[in-house]
Amino acid sequence: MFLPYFSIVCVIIATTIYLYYKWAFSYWKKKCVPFVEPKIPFGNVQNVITSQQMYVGIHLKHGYDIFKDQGQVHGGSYLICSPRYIPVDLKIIKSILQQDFNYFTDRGFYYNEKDDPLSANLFSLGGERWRSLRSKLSPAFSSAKLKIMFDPLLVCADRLNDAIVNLESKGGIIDASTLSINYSISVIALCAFGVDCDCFKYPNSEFVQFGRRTFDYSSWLRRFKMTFAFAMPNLALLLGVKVFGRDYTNFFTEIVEKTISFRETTKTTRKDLIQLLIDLKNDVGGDLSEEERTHWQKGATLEELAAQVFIFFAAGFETSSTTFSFCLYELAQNLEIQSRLREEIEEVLIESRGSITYEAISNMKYANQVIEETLRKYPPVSFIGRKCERPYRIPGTDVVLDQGTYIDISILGIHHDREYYPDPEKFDPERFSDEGKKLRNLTAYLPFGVGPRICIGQRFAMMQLKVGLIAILQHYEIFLNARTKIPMEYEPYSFTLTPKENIILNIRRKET
Ligand code: HEM
Repeated sequence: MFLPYFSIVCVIIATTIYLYYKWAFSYWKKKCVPFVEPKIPFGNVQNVITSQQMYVGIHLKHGYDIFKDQGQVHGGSYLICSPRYIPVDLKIIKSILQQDFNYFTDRGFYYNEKDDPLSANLFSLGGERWRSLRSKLSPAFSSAKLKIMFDPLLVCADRLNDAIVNLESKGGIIDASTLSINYSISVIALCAFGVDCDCFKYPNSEFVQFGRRTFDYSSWLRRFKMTFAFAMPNLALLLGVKVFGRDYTNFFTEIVEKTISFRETTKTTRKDLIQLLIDLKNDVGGDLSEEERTHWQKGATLEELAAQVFIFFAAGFETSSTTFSFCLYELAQNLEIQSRLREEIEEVLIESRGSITYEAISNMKYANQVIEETLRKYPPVSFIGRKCERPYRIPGTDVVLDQGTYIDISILGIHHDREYYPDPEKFDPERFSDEGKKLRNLTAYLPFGVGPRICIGQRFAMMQLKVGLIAILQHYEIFLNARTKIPMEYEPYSFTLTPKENIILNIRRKET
């Protein structure tokens, strides 16, 4: 007697789910936007969520390539059953990121301030809270502040150099990925948190361990939670989904708490990011509106401060470290480019009487080109998202995006688009010479994004990368090792574009 009822209930549930999917999957068809046929239950992200192991940035590039090859200006896809808009035409991308930014101030990132306080940071917040925070944090990267952060940067560059000297004495094989991570974590820890974690000496320090966990999605559960939170943020918020574990949150919150308390009790000040937040809290250096003053002095919780310091760490270390290792990888394969870069380094060092100075690195034009080409070929943030805040008509079309629509812009797709970069797999810094740049639409280059939400740490990252290159190339030559993987394979379970295996290279002291 029970069994037939049970079967009927199952059939009703299955039919309801099926009909819901059918209805959800008709979204782009109704809007007359071309789309890739989705499948139940994952929509178009089957290859990201299941064992097919595709990095999400490459998945989005495939979407971009399909619509581009069809000659479309845009297309639609489904993250489970949530519709995502994929713009292809650069005019549309520019409108979304710059001209009509007021429709798209949110990145559409999931955050849950109550249960997961670190997630409520500058990167994830939207609307007025983001606007106010951005204007308060931007001074941390002014030229004057960058100059001040230059000295701690040199301390880390010296340690990088010592590590290389040590590895040369042991046979000259280097793990470029690990060196880059140690360098980047040391830099960000010192310049953002004021913590000297010397990761070269202590490679298993907590900073390194927690840092590595930030974008590690190898756990199926974490991957599922993240995808769920992105596809159904309101439901995820209701269920209190957390993307960072409790121990992780405690680690970063405690560091910020201890640093603030130490500086306040000892009346010490430092020129780093944490100091900027302490000053905001104490209303030092002022221009705060009455509302902001009340918020920072009374309302700003420790978790809120920790979230902002944390995002500088999270957004800064992995992006810079993968760029650095990809750059070394390309220099080892392109020896002519490497020697031209070394010549520039030598010239700059002669002009500045042997020392690396802020002014000297600002004049390194070829180093800029090499880094820019690295970021073109391997953009660590290989896609950027936006959320449409009110109905928006896509310029040049009759399509109106509904409020709440999520947008995925494939930076990797654009950077490997033959229309803008002929022979895209070739590493060619000449693409970024003055003449090369003139040939291209500016929106075809987006490693740091563009518009009001452009990466806040862009200049800091470029400075750190140049100093790191000088530290290695002024005394050493880099070569391929028998274990260097060519072509590059990418880690599927990561948020940023990351090599699947560590990059192993050889170094040799340069001949004088
Ligand atoms: C090579 C290194 C880096 C790359 C490629 C990179 C790339 C990006 C990209 C693509 C965005 C999103 C832009 C958009 O949505 O339009 C972003 C945002 C951001 N980045 Fe970076 N980044 C790098 C280094 C850094 C560093 C060193 C820091 C901090 C010290 C940092 C902090 C941030 C923050 C806080 C945001 C959010 C800004 C906002 O929403 O207002 N990044 N970055």
